[in-house]
Amino acid sequence: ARIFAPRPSTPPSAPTYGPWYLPPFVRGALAVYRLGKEEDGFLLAARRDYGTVVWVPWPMSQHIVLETEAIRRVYQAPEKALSFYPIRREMQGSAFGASFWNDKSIMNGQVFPVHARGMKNLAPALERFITVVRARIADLAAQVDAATSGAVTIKPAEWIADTYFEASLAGMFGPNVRDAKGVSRDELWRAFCEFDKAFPIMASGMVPAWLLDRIPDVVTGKKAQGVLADIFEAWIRDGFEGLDEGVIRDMAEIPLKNDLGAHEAGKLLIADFWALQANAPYIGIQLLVFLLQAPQPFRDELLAEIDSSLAVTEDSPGPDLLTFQHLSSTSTLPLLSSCITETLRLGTATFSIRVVPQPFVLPTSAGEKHPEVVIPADTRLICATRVHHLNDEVWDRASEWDGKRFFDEKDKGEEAGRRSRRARDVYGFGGGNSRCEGQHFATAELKAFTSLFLSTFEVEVVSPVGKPDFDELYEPIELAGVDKPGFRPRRIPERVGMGAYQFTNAANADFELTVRRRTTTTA
Ligand code: HEM
Repeated sequence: ARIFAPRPSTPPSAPTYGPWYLPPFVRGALAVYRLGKEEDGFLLAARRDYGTVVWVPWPMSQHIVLETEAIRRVYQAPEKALSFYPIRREMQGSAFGASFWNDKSIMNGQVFPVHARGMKNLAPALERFITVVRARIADLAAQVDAATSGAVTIKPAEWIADTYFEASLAGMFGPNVRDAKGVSRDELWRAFCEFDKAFPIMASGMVPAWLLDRIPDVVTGKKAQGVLADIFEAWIRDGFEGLDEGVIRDMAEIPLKNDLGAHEAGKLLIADFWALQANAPYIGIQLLVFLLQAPQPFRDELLAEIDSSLAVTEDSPGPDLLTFQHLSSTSTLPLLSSCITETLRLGTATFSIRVVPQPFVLPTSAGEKHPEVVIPADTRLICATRVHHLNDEVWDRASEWDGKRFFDEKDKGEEAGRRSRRARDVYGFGGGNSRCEGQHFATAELKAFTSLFLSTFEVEVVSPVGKPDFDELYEPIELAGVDKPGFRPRRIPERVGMGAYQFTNAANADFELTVRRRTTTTA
């Protein structure tokens, strides 16, 4: 029997997406169509139908990893077992246009290590960020004071996004980056938006070069890429006016030292500029969307935490706690930290991509056909973190926003650190060797802005409930401790796996907050 028994033919491989009777490319195209149409629906159905991992044929040609334990294994794998560097280099060429993207000695040898080192010390950058935020808040406060009703209405997509944009630009690039080319704030913002819109298609690697140049959004995005490169080039030639030190200067120096010229240096900076702006403002807005609909006692507790952290009373000013070191730690402002992590859990969808150099074994979940599955060499895989974030077996009431999910409450008789430790299982910043290098700066930005904004103003959502186009503009959300359904502006469907959700233009145009001076203190 042993001699004639069929040998296990190939190692157990991942199932292929789609009905078996369709040719592979149709199955691949079907997956891409469904993913672009409704990301959550596609991913949850794929997990239900295929389990741990599914192979999606061309045009995607990727394995999608869908189960928590398998995602964890991918994130634990070292660079030589599952590589991210080739993808990071590729994106530098396909999305940001650097001509030296495939030069390993520059990219792996200089760009990556210099960047990683530089991102660890962003204290002066955060100081500049806070200066701009304070000025913008003072400006808004003056408008509030001048209003006869004592309140003004703002659109978060304009005022808050703009504040993050301006403040973080000044933070990382210094205050004068636009001056060398005489570019207005609106021109730079437009170039960012046009580039950002084309980014998912350019970076996906799914569309061949000849076709890319026929896609209108890409054509516009590439023009914007040129505009950005010119702005940064002019600023570099001008001697980095306004920026004495920091990771941005260190990055630009690399192409200069390698005789590649200021234009290539300008292109390299687009990567940092884009990463700086593409997520944090949108998480900042979503955080407020959730916070402002959370139960009142919860909001009072949060304000008390913010007040004591800022030491707002005039007679006890306290030490300055608005520093990078203080704010980037997840253990300071623990309730606000928990809210940020919870917003990352429900407000992001990330695809962490890896190249598989050698066959890679992933454990499957109980009940699947094989105990493990082998991802063959020379393929690619992506971790779909969104499915993990929505997994009810991992999170209690996974679809509910619970601001205290990662907050240790001493008097609740729970094991110390049980909740805050779980923050590590949230992959809003990606994971493993591709984890966001800006996560500490982003955390500090979010804490600084939210603390300063909420300690100055009483803020309320102008309720859109009952408007005729409500269902078109908003999607329902659930919040812990709130009986009625909440809402958030509807997200753009095409930004699949790109990190923070961004909202549709129509929703952005509708969504408003009322801002008035704070009259009471909860401290
Ligand atoms: C809340 C805000 C942010 C979110 C949600 C976020 C999310 C992400 C995600 C999901 C990735 C890819 C991870 C992966 O592939 O596994 C990433 C990469 C990156 N992020 Fe962030 N990010 C944020 C803010 C920032 C900021 C403010 C900066 C810059 C100061 C930044 C710099 C970067 C860089 C440089 C990378 C690329 C790292 C690499 O290629 O290895 N991010 N981010």
